[in-house]
Amino acid sequence: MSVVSAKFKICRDYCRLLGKVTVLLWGSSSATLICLFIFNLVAGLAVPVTTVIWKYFLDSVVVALQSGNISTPVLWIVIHMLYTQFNHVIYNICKYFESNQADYMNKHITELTLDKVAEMEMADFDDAEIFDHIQKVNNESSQHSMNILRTLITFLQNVSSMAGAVVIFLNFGPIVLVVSFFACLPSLLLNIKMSAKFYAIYTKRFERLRLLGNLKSILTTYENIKEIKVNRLNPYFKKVILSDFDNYLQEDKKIRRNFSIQSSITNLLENVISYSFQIYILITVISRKLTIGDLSLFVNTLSNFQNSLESILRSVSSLYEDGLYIQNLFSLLEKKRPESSDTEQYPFPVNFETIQFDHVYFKYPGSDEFVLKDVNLTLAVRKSYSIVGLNGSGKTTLIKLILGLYQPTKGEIRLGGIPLQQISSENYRKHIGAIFQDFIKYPFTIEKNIAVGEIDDADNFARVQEAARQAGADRFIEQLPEQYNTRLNKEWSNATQLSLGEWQKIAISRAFMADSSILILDEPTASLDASAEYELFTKFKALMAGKTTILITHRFSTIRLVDEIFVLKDGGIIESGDHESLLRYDGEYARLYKFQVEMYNEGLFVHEGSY
Ligand SMILES: Nc1ncnc2c1ncn2[C@@H]1O[C@H](COP(=O)(O)OP(=O)(O)OP(=O)(O)O)[C@@H](O)[C@H]1O
Repeated sequence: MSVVSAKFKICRDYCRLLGKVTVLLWGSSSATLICLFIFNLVAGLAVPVTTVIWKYFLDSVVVALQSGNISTPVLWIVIHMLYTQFNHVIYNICKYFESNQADYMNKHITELTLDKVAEMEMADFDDAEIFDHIQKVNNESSQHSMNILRTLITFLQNVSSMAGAVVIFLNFGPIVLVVSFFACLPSLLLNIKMSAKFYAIYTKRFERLRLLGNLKSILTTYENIKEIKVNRLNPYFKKVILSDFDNYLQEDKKIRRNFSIQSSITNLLENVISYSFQIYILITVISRKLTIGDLSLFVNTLSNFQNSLESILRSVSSLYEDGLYIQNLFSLLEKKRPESSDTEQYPFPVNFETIQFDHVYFKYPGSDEFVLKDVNLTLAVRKSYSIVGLNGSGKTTLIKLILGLYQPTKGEIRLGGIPLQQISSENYRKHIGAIFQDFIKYPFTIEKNIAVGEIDDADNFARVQEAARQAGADRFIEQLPEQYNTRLNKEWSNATQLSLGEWQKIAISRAFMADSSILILDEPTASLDASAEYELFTKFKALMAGKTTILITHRFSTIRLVDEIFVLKDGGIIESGDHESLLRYDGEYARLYKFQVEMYNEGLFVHEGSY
């Protein structure tokens, strides 16, 4: 690409970006934006108008010096005062609209980003770059869009101010202004070059900085502190976190030093041109026998013109810089969803009889290995199932496929005969509930932490209480001073920290809260003690009644509850049947079971039958 076409492309991208920013501002609040535009144009006229008032004041003073009559100079002072007052009012109005527009914009960006993240599929999050992208948007968008707003405001005021200067100079000789304009260009190009350089560095360092940020937050997360202290990890983390700082500092210092030197040279050029013009104005005023007011008017206007011009050019370069950062926001917002197939979308088949896996293969995006291989299974409605297998055998992956979080790479999953991808995902998820091993501990009250199980009925407190009772969580909740109103998670003020087992009961309450026809329980009792597990053991029967349930657990005591067990090994189903028949079959299941019973008998496991 030639240099000219490269520059043309930069200009075109820049104009497109400005267009997008304008759409963003307009979408935030069009009425506020219009007011902001009008009042800032008026505010920008303050400088040239004041310069003109000052000229007439000076000329009237010269006349008054001869006549002794000060009424005209006093009148100009009064006019100046009134105009200053008018400008104060305009300034306050501008500030009022500016702050409002900033708030509207912040809300608008947050809304757009949250919508976009909600729209993204689980597979999108398998790409590490997406985390950088979202983090960049979170870190930068509000601040840089606010900068863009302020820069645009300054830009508007200066354009208005410059227009005033051009009008004043029309009689004198606009060539002065044209030359001043070109004298400022080297500075502009230098600033743009610097912005691009720092943005490139920012991008290069971003993943590392994100990692360091993550390490810092590990150090300050309540649940991690015990492990960090016991393993004496603070000095190690400090060393890792600070290791890159020195390198970054040296690199930045070098760039800033070069920039300072180059800036001084361009400033010198501007200064020489500016003072040459002042001498030129002085000579012209004397030769044309103009007034002292005219001299003040032209010298001040030239200076104002240059200031406005510099400010406009600075605006252009900072718009460029902020634009580079904010383009992350636009590229996130413009991320297209894969074309949805034209096939008809069905509602959830409420009267379905089976869930069928038909020769299902699956590998994760970006991975070459199949995690599930030729899985064939049929789950019948209102029956309970367990998936058993060693770590990494593919149990959770299989669950993710049933939940519709990923599509099979090959083969098909059908619900009541309809391929899963043809069932509206919004509708599907209303009928399917899941409790994960790593469930979310929301920093809300206990009531809301349970209510998230059925967000469409979140205000139904009686339902929350009933769900807690069914999960056996009611007893410890009612002993807390604020009961269901207790705020959870010690990282927040006035909050209570629950034990892992208590948290797990909250998570199980969510399953009772939801009234889904398919229920998935991924390690639901991992953190419960033996008596709590036994208690839940009986409750699971009630929880599973009337639902198609899939249970993943390493505890045979719970596995025995289900109607049918599938044994998964290296991504394939190798055995299926109920507990007794699988023991009789004497295969992988029986091996795992006997191994764990032996360990239990030797006192190596606290829980009977957990592999
Ligand atoms: N997002 C992912 N991207 C790539 N590979 C993944 C991803 N998630 C899981 N895997 C891989 O898929 C395989 C199966 O993982 P999965 O979590 O399904 O096993 P699991 O049987 O549930 O294990 P566990 O009992 O330890 O929970 C593992 O080898 C794992 O490394």
